[in-house]
Amino acid sequence: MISITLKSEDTTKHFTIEQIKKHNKKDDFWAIFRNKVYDLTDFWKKHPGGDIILEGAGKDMTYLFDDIGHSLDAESLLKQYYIGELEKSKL
Ligand code: HEM
Repeated sequence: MISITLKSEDTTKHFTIEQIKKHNKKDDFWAIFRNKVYDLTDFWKKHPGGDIILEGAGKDMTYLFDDIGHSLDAESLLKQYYIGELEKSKL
């Protein structure tokens, strides 16, 4: 059975790296993970690994995250903080 969903508009937000870079503070903390953007302002204090997570503020934290060897549980925690997609560079 094939089901087709028609959407009148795509409401997904897209952010450029320049926009994301500005959210690099404890009380305004965004980060990129695998081309998706997350607002971790309400999460970082609960991070089991401590303040080190702040190193990812305003950046692509994919490498930092993978380097630690986080669990799949850690990755699925991210879903609730999703805010949009990284705008692909036009270069
Ligand atoms: C810059 C990015 C990050 C760094 C450098 C980092 C670092 C670490 C470190 C060093 C630990 C190990 C703590 C220990 O074993 O005592 C840890 C554990 C953990 N972190 Fe992160 N973290 C980052 C981002 C995140 C994010 C975005 C999430 C989820 C939203 C997350 C969730 C967890 C969880 C759940 C653990 C417990 C162990 C596990 O389930 O893998 N971390 N982190």
